[in-house]
Amino acid sequence: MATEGQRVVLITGCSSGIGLAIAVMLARDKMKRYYVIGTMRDLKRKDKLVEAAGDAYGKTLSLLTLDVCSDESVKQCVDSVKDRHIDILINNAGVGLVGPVEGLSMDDMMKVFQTNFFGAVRMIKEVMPDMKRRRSGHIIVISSAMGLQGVVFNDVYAASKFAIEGFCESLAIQLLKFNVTMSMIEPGPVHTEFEMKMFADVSKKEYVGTDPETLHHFRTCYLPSAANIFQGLGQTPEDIAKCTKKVIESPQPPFRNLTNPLYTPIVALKYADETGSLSVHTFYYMLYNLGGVMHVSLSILKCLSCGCLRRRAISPT
Ligand SMILES: NC(=O)C1=CN([C@@H]2O[C@H](COP(=O)(O)OP(=O)(O)OC[C@H]3O[C@@H](n4cnc5c(N)ncnc54)[C@H](OP(=O)(O)O)[C@@H]3O)[C@@H](O)[C@H]2O)C=CC1
Ligand SMILES: CC1=C(/C=C/C(C)=C/C=C/C(C)=C/C=O)C(C)(C)CCC1
Repeated sequence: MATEGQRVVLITGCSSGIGLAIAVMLARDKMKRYYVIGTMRDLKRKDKLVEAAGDAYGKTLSLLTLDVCSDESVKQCVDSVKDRHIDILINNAGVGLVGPVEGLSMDDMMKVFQTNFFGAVRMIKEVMPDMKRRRSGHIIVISSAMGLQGVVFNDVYAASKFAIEGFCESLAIQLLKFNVTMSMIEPGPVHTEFEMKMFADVSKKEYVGTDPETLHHFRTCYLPSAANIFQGLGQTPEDIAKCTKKVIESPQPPFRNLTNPLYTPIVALKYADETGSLSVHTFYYMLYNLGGVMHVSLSILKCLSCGCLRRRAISPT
C-alpha cells in the first residue's frame, strides 16, 4: 500500500515495452516517491516486469489485471485501488497496424481505435472525476509522433493517435480549472515488442484486395525504409521512461513532449508550412526517391538535429 507522501501511479499495458520500463523506473525511484500500480490484461505475462522490478515488487510496485477495452475490467481495477485514489494515470496500452488500407479488415481497424483511442478515453472517464473532485492529478498519454504527423501506410494507427491528441488537447483546457494536468508523450520509433509484432504481422498478412502496384510500394519502398528508420532513429523504452519521469517531475509539465530530437525535424515540417504541402511532398520524395539511400537521409536528419551542418555552413573551414 502507498505510504504517506507517496504519489500513486497507475499504468496500463505493463507486460512489455514502454509501460514496463516506466513502471520499473518509477517503482525503483531512489527517494521512493511513487507507489506504482502496474496493470496488464493478462497477469500470466507478469514475469518480465516482476524480474525487472527486483526488490521493488511488493513494496513500491503492485500488479492488477486491467483490459482497457472492457468497461467492467476498468471499473473493477480502479475500484480496487484504496479510496480510488490515483495521482498519476499513465495511458500506455496500445497496438499498431500497418499496410495498405484496402487490404486491412474493418475489424483490425476497429481494434486499433478500441485500444488506442477508446481504451484511453475509458480510463480517463473512470479516473478523471476523482481527480477533479480532489483538485489534483496528472493524466499522461503515451501518444506518438504519429499523433502529430501522419506516416504513409500507417493511416489507421496515425488516425487513432490523432484522435487521442484531439480529445486530450480539448480536455486539457477544462482540466486546468480543476488543477488537473494533461501531458502527451510523443515518441518516434522505439525498440519494443511493438516493432516485432508489426514486422511479424506484415510477413503473415496477404492484404487481399490490394492492387499489385500498391503492394509493391508497400513491400519494396515502405518496409525497408521503416526498418532503416527503426534502426537509425529508434529509442529504447528506458529513454521514453526517462522522458516521462521528467514530465511527471516538472513543476509545470508541458502538454506536448516529443521524445526524440532526431525525429523532431520530421514533425517540424508540418509547422513550417501550414498548407501541408511541404510535409506531403517531402515524405513522398523521401519514400520514392531516397528510399534506397534512406541511411543518407537519416544522417542528414541527425546532422540537422545536432546542429553540425549549421555550424559547418557558418564556418566552412
Ligand atoms: N514502439 C514504438 O515504436 C512506439 C510505441 N508507441 C506507443 O507506446 C505504447 C506502448 O507500446 P510499446 O511498449 O511500444 O509496445 P508493446 O507491444 O511492447 O506494449 C504494448 C502494451 O499494451 C498492452 N495492451 C494491448 N492491448 C491492451 C488492452 N486491451 N488492455 C491492456 N493492455 C493492452 C500489451 O499487452 P499484452 O501483452 O496483453 O498484449 C502491452 O503490454 C503504445 O500506446 C504505442 O502506440 C508510441 C510511439 C512509438
Ligand atoms: C517510411 C518513411 C518514414 C517513416 C517513418 C516511420 C516508420 C516512423 C515510425 C514511427 C512509429 C513506429 C511511431 C509509433 O507510434 C518517414 C521518416 C516519415 C519519412 C518518409 C518515409
